[in-house]
Amino acid sequence: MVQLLNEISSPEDLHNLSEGELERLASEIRTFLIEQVSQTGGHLGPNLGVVELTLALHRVFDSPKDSIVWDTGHQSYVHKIVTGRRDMFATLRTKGGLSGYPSRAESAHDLVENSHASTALAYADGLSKAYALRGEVDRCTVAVIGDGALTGGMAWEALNNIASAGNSRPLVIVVNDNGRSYSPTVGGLARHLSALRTLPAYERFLAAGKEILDRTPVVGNPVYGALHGVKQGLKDIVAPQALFEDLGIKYVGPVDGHDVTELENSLRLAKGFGSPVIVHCITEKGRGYSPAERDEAERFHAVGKIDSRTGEASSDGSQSWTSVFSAEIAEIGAENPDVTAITAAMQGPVGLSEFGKRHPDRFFDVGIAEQHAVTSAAGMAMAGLHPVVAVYSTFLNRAFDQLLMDVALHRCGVTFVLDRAGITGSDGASHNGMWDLSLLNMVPHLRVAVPRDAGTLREELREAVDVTDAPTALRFPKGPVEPAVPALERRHGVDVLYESERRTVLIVGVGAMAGPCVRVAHRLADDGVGATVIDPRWVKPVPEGLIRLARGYRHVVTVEDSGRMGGVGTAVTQALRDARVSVPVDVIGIPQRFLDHGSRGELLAELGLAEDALHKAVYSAVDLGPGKNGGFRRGGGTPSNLVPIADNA
Ligand SMILES: Cc1ncc(C[n+]2csc(CCOP(=O)(O)OP(=O)(O)O)c2C)c(N)n1
Ligand SMILES: CC(=O)[C@@H](O)[C@H](O)COP(=O)(O)O
Ligand SMILES: [Mg+2]
Repeated sequence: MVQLLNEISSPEDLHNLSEGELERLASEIRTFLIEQVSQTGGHLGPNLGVVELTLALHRVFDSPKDSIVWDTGHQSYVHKIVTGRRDMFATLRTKGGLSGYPSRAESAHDLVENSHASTALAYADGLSKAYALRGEVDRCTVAVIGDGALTGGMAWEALNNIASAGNSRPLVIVVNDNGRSYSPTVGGLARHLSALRTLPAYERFLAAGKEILDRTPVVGNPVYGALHGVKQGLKDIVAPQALFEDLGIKYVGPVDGHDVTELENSLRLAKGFGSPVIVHCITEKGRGYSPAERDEAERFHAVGKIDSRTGEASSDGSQSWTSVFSAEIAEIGAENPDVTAITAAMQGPVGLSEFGKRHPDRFFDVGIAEQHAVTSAAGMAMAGLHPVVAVYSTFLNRAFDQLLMDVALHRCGVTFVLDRAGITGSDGASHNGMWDLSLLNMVPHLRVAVPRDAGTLREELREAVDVTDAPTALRFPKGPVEPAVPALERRHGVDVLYESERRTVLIVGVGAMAGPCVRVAHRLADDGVGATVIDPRWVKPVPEGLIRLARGYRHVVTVEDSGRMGGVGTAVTQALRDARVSVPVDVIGIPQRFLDHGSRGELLAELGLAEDALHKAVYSAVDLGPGKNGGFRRGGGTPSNLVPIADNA
């Protein structure tokens, strides 16, 4: 039988399909997703859950005239398939290939590239207000937001405004409720939504609603009135429409999120209102793929390469930074009853599963609510506890003011553990944890450590948890932990990792960059350039030991997997200047720009942070002009083809 999927290259191709053909197409899309994403890795579970919903959306609304905003954007693969990008999926999340999130460069159907959750309703509020102000009353705005993203504060700020800003604008909020973020969604709202899903009355309501809708193909107010009547019965039990309707936003649902006909009827009804309305869809994350359906932990929310038949992940057995943190914080929790652990809906990914299992009463999942997480931690610290807030580096951006004014201003003993710091790569620009050190350097009283390997991660985490009169932070990258980098000695509080007799250049290797810097120093030694490599361990405040050491060198080069502007290099430059140590400093780090997706290794190489490039960069940075202090002339050429001059440094 001809694959319907091969006939779909734009939403228009969906319009003439029958109900049976739509069901067949949905099945083909699921097969396609499983085959493709098992090869590339990606958000398999979320996308398996929105197949019918996406088909219905593109049959009811006229994208891109109508705007469809995907909250977080990780569930937009089906949207990409039906908007002409099916044939690009072999390149999903690879450098130069298909992005794993909406991409304005890829399609006019894509609006929001930011992968940070809970933003869609605010975008939709702005879009719909603009269309109304410009008299474009036939342009509908649709926001698709998950139950997890709906736990984010921004979503409620937007709902508050959507409800109050006048209703003459077509705005459809589709709640994609699969009951999960990674793990089951938490909080009062989640209880509301899940209670409705499991109520016997809900089943009767669904049956009644479906029967009414089926008999009345053209939906409109009379049908809504009937639906509303049925729902009133639910209102007294517990139902989110009370929550939303009391806000002044109409509510349609709950709708079976895997029944295209029912979805279309509900969406057409909602579109017909011409004012803000919520369509509450009940979906299943991982639907149609038994390994995902059986995955009680995360329903295959984000997978690497897997065996498409079994769902088994291929693993090289390497230890990750996250797993080192996970084991150590669980131990610390056993030793220190004041230590609590907080996650924003990412218990597994940030390494708090073990802690949560061993210390359930001191583990808190606050939902996708980083701002709340941070200020709640401040409250815990004020009451004598020591909270550890574990979050991806990029998501702390969202809670900067809470860090600055709720934690640091009060010198609260809160420890922040920032995973996925630096270049993460495959998840695109908004997932790189490249702004953290620039932001953290601005925060008074905050102390920051950047471990270089498993041993220093354990050590610095314990040092951080021992600080009770100021906030502390640690940050480390995604993926396998760097091989152990032993210190020759700890001198004035910093670790000397490599030392040449000739004191030409002091290389400050920050965190995961320390190991590569040692390898570069060996290559520099082979070329006759004297280098010493240190790991400052704590980079904020800039350690006195670093300043003392720098006095003895002709040049300082700082190397960090974080922003050049405002990162460690900037702080070291400033600290040396303040200490009147007049030595030139070159800062090697990530330029302040939004990076296209690619692997961490590819992007580090592209940015000059891989070993070969570092070797060249130190050369071109270190001024070894002829007659001054030996070595190689500045810049130009590669080390091997420069004419060496006796290095008398
Ligand atoms: C501000 C922020 N915090 C955390 C994340 C990590 N994250 C990505 S998807 C996700 C779960 C989203 O759940 P939901 O909105 O219900 O979508 P679903 O995956 O269930 O379709 C989380 C926590 C994020 N993208 N943004
Ligand atoms: C969409 C989102 O924010 C997360 O699902 C993220 O993609 C996971 O990243 P990791 O794969 O690095 O855990
Ligand atoms: Mg969800």
